[in-house]
This record gives sequence, structure tokens and C-alpha cells, in this order.
Amino acid sequence: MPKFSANLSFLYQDLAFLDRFAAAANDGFGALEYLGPYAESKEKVADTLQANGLKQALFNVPSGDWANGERGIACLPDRIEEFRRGISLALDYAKALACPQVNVISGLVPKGADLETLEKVLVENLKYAAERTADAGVKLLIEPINLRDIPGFFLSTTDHAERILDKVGSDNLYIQYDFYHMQIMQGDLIPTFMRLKDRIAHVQIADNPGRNEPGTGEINYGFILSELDRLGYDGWVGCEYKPKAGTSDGLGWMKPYRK
Ligand SMILES: O=C(O)[C@H](O)C(=O)CO
Ligand SMILES: [Mg+2]
Repeated sequence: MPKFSANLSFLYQDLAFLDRFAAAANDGFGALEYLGPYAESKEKVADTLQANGLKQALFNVPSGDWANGERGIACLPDRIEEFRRGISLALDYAKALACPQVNVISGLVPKGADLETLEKVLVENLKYAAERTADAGVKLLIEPINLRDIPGFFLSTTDHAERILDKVGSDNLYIQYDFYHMQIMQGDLIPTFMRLKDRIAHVQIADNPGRNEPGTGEINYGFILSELDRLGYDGWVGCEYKPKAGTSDGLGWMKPYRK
């Protein structure tokens, strides 16, 4: 049976961040994920998780000035020190929240930048981060993201993600496979998942078009979720979508998977 993690950067947007924890627990989620916990103290986040009987499935390492349009800094040559500090902060939180994995957002290609240079920076940053996260018992992930929602994003396909994993050469670096992004960029969702299964540590779902809840678009999540089960995926399924019907009211799709 698939188990679901509520992505609090998308769900329960009408509530304050820490109030979203109880709402997710009440709706039957077993775990949480979000862009980052850094605006709250790690003690407060850990207490709220525990008070609501939730696990921490994942969060992103610090990803630059998100509000002002940055989408990660991991490929940017002039941000290496900041990236390294971010890894150390992410590991502090991961330890406090008993979070088994963190996701790296690669970054936007700056105008006129040399792609080979960006790739080298990303690979070196990931080598550095994979070593530190491995020492802490935390998996490191990278996520291909579709170019329609984030034009100019450096990492947008699983082929590219695989090449990066090969270049980094660490057994602690994995792919975060977001079915929504991959439907837009590649299609062929389950055959690709099957091929990359051993390199994928986390999956996320949303329907297309619209990035709304499963059942609102063209992706057959009934099939996908049963395939994830059949193929032995036992990680969390991250619900990273914009609820069309309100978060709780729009959870009808999840009913068959609740005990
Ligand atoms: O948007 C996504 O798919 C990501 O998972 C994310 O964390 C930020 O872009
Ligand atoms: Mg995602």
C-alpha cells in the first residue's frame, strides 16, 4: 500500500506553517515534506512533528533567494561557499527531525553562462555534499524539473540526472522522481521509473495539466500507484500539488489507499 507524505509548500496554504502539521495528520498523512524548515527553529519543528505523530520524509537544502526568483544555487560558480554552508545547515535540521534524505535544487542557468562550467560546479558541489550527507546517514537527492514551469532550470531530464550521478560517482546520491515534471518533459513514466528504480530515492505526484490533485488530469495515478507497489517502492509518495478542491476536500483520490 503506498504511503503518502504531505508537501506543506503546496498543501494547506490557508494555514500557518506549523498549523499545517496537525491538519496533515488529521487527514491521514504519515509524513511531511516541504521546501525548507529554516524559518522555524529545528527544536520547534521537531516538537510539532512529534506531537502530531508524523515523520519527516524530505526537505530541500537551502536554495538561494526563492522569493526573488532563485531556484537553487548548486550549479552557480559564485555560490560554492554558500552551498557548502547550506549543506551543513540542512544536516543540522535533518538530524533534529530524523529526516533520512535531503533534496538539492540545481539552479537556473545564468544568461550567457558556459554549461560545461555549471556542470562541473554542480558535480563538485554534489561530491562534497554526498560525502557529508553519507557521514550523517542522510541520502542526497537531485530533482529534474520541467522547463515550462521553471524556464532555464539546469536539470530537466532523467538522462541528465543519470549523467550527473555517474560523474559524481557516489553511492549516496539519488534521483527525486517527480511524476508531474517527468510527464511534461518525457512521458513514458513507469518504464523510466522501472529502469531507474535503484537510483530513485523519492517520488512526488501531481496531475497534468495544472499541477492539481491526482484524478484532475491526464496521468493515470491508479495505475502508477499500483505499479509503485508491485515494483516494491517502499518510500513515501510526496503529494506536491496545488489542491483544486481545497486540500482536505480534494483528498477523495487517496481514500482507496487509507486503511
Ligand atoms: O517544485 C518541485 O517539484 C520541487 O520538488 C521543489 O522542491 C521545488 O522546486
Ligand atoms: Mg517536485
